[in-house]
Amino acid sequence: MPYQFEDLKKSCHSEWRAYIEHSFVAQLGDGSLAPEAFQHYLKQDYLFLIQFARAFALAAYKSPTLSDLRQAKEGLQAILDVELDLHINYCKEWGISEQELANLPEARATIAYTRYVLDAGNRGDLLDLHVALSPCMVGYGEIANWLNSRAVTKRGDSNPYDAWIAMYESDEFQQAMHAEIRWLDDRLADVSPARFSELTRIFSDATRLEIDFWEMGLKQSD
Ligand SMILES: Cc1ncc(C[n+]2csc(CCO)c2C)c(N)n1
Repeated sequence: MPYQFEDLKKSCHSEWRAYIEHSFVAQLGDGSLAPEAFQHYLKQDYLFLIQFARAFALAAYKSPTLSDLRQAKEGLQAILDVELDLHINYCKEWGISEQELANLPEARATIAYTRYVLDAGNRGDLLDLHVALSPCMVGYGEIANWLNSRAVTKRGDSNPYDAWIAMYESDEFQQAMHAEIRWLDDRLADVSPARFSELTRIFSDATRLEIDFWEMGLKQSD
């Protein structure tokens, strides 16, 4: 049986569920999350996005084919030209100025996660890097779908976090998520059991670091 992305999730099922169904996420869904926790998360996510732009630049460097190179360039461009601006505007709506974003210290959880991804890509190949990126690329789409499947999730004006959910349930985001899963499924089909086992380590590490990122938001830790 060829390996698939789904097998990476199965290899660390409880960590994956702990990430997708984290109390930060559940509280965001029912609207009970403390605004200070969300603001802390938004600020750190700005720093996270900058490091993720570097990870896409690394993906370009690690690309063996022109098509991979173009895909990495699209990812880098999307973050630099679209997502960072959206994030800056969204932060403004939450009372966080661009000036404040520019002067933020990185929380330890942000450093740990982003530098882990960059290191996994640096020491490995493009597949290692994509596997390290996949909890981010796939997880947030799954989170939006999980929230929408729950009766306690509030949508619309009664939930101050509605726009966040809307972003990750959008067709555009869901399509990008499926494109990433397809890319991984194609590559994973050819790997040996020993190689798959190496990749499960990277996937479960990145998933645990996503859990720590939610914890950092909830506890507003630095
Ligand atoms: C901690 C954290 N994890 C994942 C995402 C989601 N995300 C960040 S960059 C990117 C892909 C680039 O388009 C996606 C899906 C986030 N914002 N923050």
